[in-house]
This record gives sequence, C-alpha cells and structure tokens, in this order.
Amino acid sequence: MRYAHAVDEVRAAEAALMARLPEGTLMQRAAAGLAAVCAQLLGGLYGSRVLLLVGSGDNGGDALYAGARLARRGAHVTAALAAQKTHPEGLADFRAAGGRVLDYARLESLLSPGEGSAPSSAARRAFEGTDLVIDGLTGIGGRGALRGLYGALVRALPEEAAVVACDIPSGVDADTGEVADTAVRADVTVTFGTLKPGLLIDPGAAHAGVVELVDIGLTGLPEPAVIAPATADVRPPRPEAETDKYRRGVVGVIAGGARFTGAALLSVGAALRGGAGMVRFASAARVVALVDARWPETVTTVLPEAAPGDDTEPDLDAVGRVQAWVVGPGLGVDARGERLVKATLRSEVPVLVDADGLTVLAGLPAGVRRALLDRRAPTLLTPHAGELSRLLNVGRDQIEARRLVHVRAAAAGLGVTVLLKGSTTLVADPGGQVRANLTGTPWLATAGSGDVLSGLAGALLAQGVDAADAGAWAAHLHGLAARIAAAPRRGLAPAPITAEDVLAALPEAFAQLS
Ligand SMILES: NC(=O)C1=CN([C@@H]2O[C@H](COP(=O)(O)OP(=O)(O)OC[C@H]3O[C@@H](n4cnc5c(N)ncnc54)[C@H](OP(=O)(O)O)[C@@H]3O)[C@@H](O)[C@H]2O)[C@@H](O)CC1
Ligand SMILES: [K+]
Repeated sequence: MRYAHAVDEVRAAEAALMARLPEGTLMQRAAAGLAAVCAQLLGGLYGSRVLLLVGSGDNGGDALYAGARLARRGAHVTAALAAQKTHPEGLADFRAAGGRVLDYARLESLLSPGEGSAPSSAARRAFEGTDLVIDGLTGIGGRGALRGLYGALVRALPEEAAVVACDIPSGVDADTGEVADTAVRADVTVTFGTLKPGLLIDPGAAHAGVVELVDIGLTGLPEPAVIAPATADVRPPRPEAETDKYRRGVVGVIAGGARFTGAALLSVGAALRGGAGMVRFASAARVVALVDARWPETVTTVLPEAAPGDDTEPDLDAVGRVQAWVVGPGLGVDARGERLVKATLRSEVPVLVDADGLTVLAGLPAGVRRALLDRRAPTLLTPHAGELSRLLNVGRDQIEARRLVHVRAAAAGLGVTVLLKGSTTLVADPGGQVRANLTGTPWLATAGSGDVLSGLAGALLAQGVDAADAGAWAAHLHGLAARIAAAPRRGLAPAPITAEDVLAALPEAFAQLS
C-alpha cells in the first residue's frame, strides 16, 4: 500500500518534528536520501555530469545539499539558479564542495529565446552531455504554472539525461496532480516523509516516474488523503472447500437494451470471471438470447416490456435472489432504463450503477435522486469524466483537470462510493478517503472496457467486499488484465487491445494475487 498526505498535513507533521530537532536536520536527511538515489542511478559518480535546477525555496535547498554530496564524491555538478535568491546555506555548502554555479543572470541570457519558442542553442550547448538532472525548482510550495525562468529551463533540458525530481516534479500540484502548463517529466521522484497525492494522480503521476520514498522520521501524520493498493493488498475472498455457489455470492446484471447488446455480454463475462458463485442476467428478450448463447452458465430472465405509459416498477423478485446488482451498461436512458435503475436502487442489496444507469440518475430531479441513493446497503457509482460531469453539473474539462477534487465532492455530495474512471482511476468514499489505482494503462482507453470493470466490481460486491475495496480492487485487476493482454510475454512491446482481450486476461490477473 502506498500512502499520500496533503501538503498542509505534511507541513504540520514537519513543523512538529523540526521543533524537536537541530535546525537543518530534516533537510540533511532529505538531501542524503536524494543523493543516494542519484548515485545509484549514475552507477559510477566520478566524472559524471549532474545539473541541478535550483528554485527559490527549500526544494532548491535540498537539491543544493544533494549536489554538494555528489560533488564531494567526484561528480561534476552545475547548479542552474533559476531564482535571484536561493537557499543561502545550501548554496554555500555547494560552492564549498566544488560545485559550479550558473547564476541567475547567466542563466537568463542562456535561456533568452532563440528562434520561435525553442530553447536557445546556447542553452542546448550549455547542458549538452548532462547525465543526470536534479529538479529542485518547486516542491510542496509550488503553485500554478511555472513562472520566471523555471518553465524555459525545464523546456531546455537535454532529452538524453535522466531526470530525478526532488519531492515532486516541478509544475505538478502536490495536492491534486494538476499540471497547469510545463512540468518536469521525471524518471524518478524522490519524495520525503510520505507521498503527496499529486504523485499518484494523473497528470502528475505520469510526470513522476518511479516514486522513491525517503524516510525523514515524520511521525504523527493523520489518516492518508489518498491510498494506493499494491497487488498484495488486493484480497478478494477465496472459496473454501465447502463453499457452495450461493455462499460465494450471486450477482445480478441488468444491462443492454434496444440499441446496445455488447455491453451486456462484456459485463456478464466479467461478472462470471470475477469470482461470484453465479450470475443472473435480466433484460429484453433479444439481449437475453445473446447472453444465453455466449455465456450459457448465466441464469437469465426476460423482463417483459412495459406498455407505453405503464410505469409500474419491474418485478426484480422474478429474477431470483442476488447479493448485488449491476445496472446500466448499454441499458438505454429511456423510461425502461429509468424504471430498472430505480427498482435496483430500491432493493436491499449492494448496487453498482454504471454507464446509462448514471445518465438516468443525472436526469432525475435532485430530490428523487437523493432519496434513491439514501440506502442502507452499499452503493457504488462508476462514472467516467463525462458521466460525472452530468451528475455534478460541472464541465468535463474541469473534472479531467481536477479529478481528485471532483470525485471527493461527488462521493460526499451524493453520500455513496464513487469510482471515477480515467488514466488514474480514483475511488472516493463519502468520508473523503480516496483510493488511487496504479495499474492503469493507456491501452485501457477502449470501448467496452468500462463494461468489463462494472461486471468485475459487481462480482466483488456480491462476495461481500465493501464498495470502496470492490471498486479499487476491480480497477487494479482490470489494469493488470489490460497489461497482460497488451503485452502477453516479457519483452514484447504493448499492442492495442480490445475489451474482449481484457476480459480474457482476467483469470491471469487473478493469478497474480498472492
Ligand atoms: N518543511 C520541511 O521540513 C522540509 C522540506 N523539505 C523540502 O522543502 C520543500 C518545500 O519548501 P518550500 O516550502 O520552501 O517550498 P518550495 O516547494 O521550495 O517552493 C516555494 C518557492 O517556490 C516559489 N514558487 C512557487 N510556485 C512557483 C511557480 N509556479 N513558479 C515559480 N516559482 C514558484 C515560491 O515563490 P513565491 O510564490 O513566494 O514568489 C517560493 O519561493 C519540500 O518540497 C521539500 O523538498 C525537505 O527539506 C524536508 C524538510
Ligand atoms: K521539484
């Protein structure tokens, strides 16, 4: 499990610790950890060329002290001072260690634009041959788009150099993972005390590379703002020898309609492979026939079409007992869809609402929606950014840019668990804790992959897994399956995949759980 804390919490814990320690102790611990990771990456230090990007705050101080340590071990280290004032003691130590300084005025002239907005050739020449860059422009004090020389400096970095970010890649918001404009793209981020949410959430996570945590002795941190389960933390129930199919959990899937049938097939397939004892499926006759043909192990029920104007609630008892419902994939957003969503939410078992089911919910008057979601059994909503945008009445772009903020707001506002799909899938419970999924891959951005996720999470709900774990574990397994499908053998470059491929790889993903 990886834990991330918000900046305010980190600062409070650091202040308490600093009050008990001699001045500068924490920074020395941070710098020692940073230098150790860099030394390991460089292999031999002697003669290697290191470039420090130094900003005005303590993040720059960490970089200067780390650079001094590397210089004392024989590296050629240059500090590019991107601010007029930098950490004075750190700079003095760096100079004393024999580090070379590119001061602000010199850096400014090197970075003055050449042709167009490309970095000037002077900057290119100055940085040529760098083996490793240490990014100490901004850490947890960074706010908004990089200002002054910072952005131009980042854009002028030599492509071949390895990049190690100090605490957080500069330009990434530590609390949310937002990237306003230019941000450092690190191969490794060395972070101190605890992870920051922005290291786990895209677009920040994509800029962080491998995240190495350095222990600086922080204690007394509160509950983490974001947690990211590792594969070892994903523990769906395992059937015992005497477990029968009913005790393993029965999941009911209500999906597909007049227009779409594929979503139902994918969701049912994933529910079958998700470990439930049995899958029941209910829908229109045409969809049921297809499910019967593709997944004969499913127990199916044809739901009679209501006559126009007839809004009596569908009889879900006719489908048989289930321990959880999945409702929505390919369902349609008409009156039939609305009746089915309402009926499942009025049941007393866990319900997962996905896809068209979410659009139906978004279209209901707020009071009706609130009453439907005010349930005793767990409720899990699994929107992508567009569906969440409709539910919250917030622009899709805003959701994409501030995923953490909006998934939390949705869970708190609706009083249910919300799984926001995307490059980093996030699962928020109404209490505010968020789980981030680390197994995502861009290959999952393919039609139907959400239907697979819904069936899988529904199967976990039916096995008694709580909503936040069901969402987070399903996302984890789904990501593993996608990676297996995209690159089935070691050393193979990933290839495009379909949702069917993800479905087929689910058993192998389960096999990776300890
Ligand atoms: N606290 C501790 O115990 C420990 C802390 N440690 C280290 O300290 C780091 C935090 O240091 P910090 O608080 O000095 O903030 P930091 O991230 O260096 O940035 C602040 C400066 O950047 C500037 N600035 C901001 N945004 C900008 C932008 N977009 N573009 C341009 N400039 C921008 C801002 O300028 P201003 O907004 O004031 O004009 C201000 O001067 C932390 O991440 C860790 O590395 C470790 O040593 C362990 C112990
Ligand atoms: K940084």
